[in-house]
Amino acid sequence: MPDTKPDSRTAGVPKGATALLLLADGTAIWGRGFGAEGDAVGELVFNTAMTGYQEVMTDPSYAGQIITFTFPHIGNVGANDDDIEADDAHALGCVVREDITRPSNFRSTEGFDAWMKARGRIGISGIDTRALTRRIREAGAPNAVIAHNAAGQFDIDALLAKAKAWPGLKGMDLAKSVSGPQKKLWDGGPWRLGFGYGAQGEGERPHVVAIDYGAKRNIFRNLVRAGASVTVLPATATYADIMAEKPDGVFLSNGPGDPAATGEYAVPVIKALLDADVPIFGICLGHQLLALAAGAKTVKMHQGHRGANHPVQRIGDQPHSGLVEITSMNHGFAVDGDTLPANVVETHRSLFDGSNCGIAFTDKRAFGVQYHPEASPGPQDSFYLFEKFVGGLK
Ligand SMILES: NC(=O)CC[C@H](N)C(=O)O
Repeated sequence: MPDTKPDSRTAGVPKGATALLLLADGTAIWGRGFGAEGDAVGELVFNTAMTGYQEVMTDPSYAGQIITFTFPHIGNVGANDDDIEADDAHALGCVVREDITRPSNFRSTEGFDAWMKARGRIGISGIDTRALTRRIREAGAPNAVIAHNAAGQFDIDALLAKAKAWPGLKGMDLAKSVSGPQKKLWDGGPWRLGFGYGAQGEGERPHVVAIDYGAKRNIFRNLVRAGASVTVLPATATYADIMAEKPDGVFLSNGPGDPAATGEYAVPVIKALLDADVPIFGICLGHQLLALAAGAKTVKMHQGHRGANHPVQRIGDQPHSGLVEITSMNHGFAVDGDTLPANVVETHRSLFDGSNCGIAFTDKRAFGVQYHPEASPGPQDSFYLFEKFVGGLK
């Protein structure tokens, strides 16, 4: 008797499909694979930035996430060794509308397909990213598996089990896993066309100790541009480790995962720094950790904010209050502004949904913003925050 049982690995796979995006509720979205083959499980989010896909893929804050780019032409300017925010890619994969075309850009040294493959990241193209984004906006960011197999073979049951079993980002500490393992003296300022990355800067400079919870490099470059020298310490650095560096100020970086989980080891250290009246500046995860150290709470957002044109308003009693900054954002958790203690004020608010975007202590030299003033990708309206921090040291 011939075996009439269909091959379970190809059954139900549409002709020509070499990649699958499988949501934890069982929704299967088929497309064409690029980058690495294999599968990965994480939270499916969307990013609305029109440029900077390489910076987005290498932003360590995207660990544990699969990114749907709403901009349809991803990969069209290729890849290079300069436009990266960390040595490796950290997003698990990406979902795009159009197939990857041959790069058209004088700065490109490699195609995006090959770049993704070399970093073990999975891509799926040919997806109706508008419909997918609407779905995420309405139902929230789902857990999902992204899978790529050039032969079109997928064990859908096993992949679905994987998507369902993934616990989700809530309660997950990822900062430790992406943080650099040891102390590093940071070297280099922002990039300029024709010059590349700037020099460290000379002379007596305020010394910023930056805690790396999964930092984007452009933050350190902007601290240098604002006049600081920067020493980077790992996420698990103790109060004693930090003070041994004799900081003039401490910077708390962005990073992946749930701030409440990372706060278990980070918050006691930040509390001690606040008690010692060390000046502090926090960005994104760093902002959330600073708020937790103040006694406030963080919440998981419905679908999060990720893009390069998010309007944020300066509020309260401060210079240029009422002014709107166009900002770069990447966060899925937020500080609950209603839980701030009496000595901490809200300084910035999202004009999209009113969520908290900045805090400042009234009795200490400590402040933080939820968005990314270093941009990369994105607008540079908010560079003044680096000047405010570094200019206030010493
Ligand atoms: N960019 C970040 O630092 C993100 C912070 C945190 N992981 C969040 O999703 O809200």
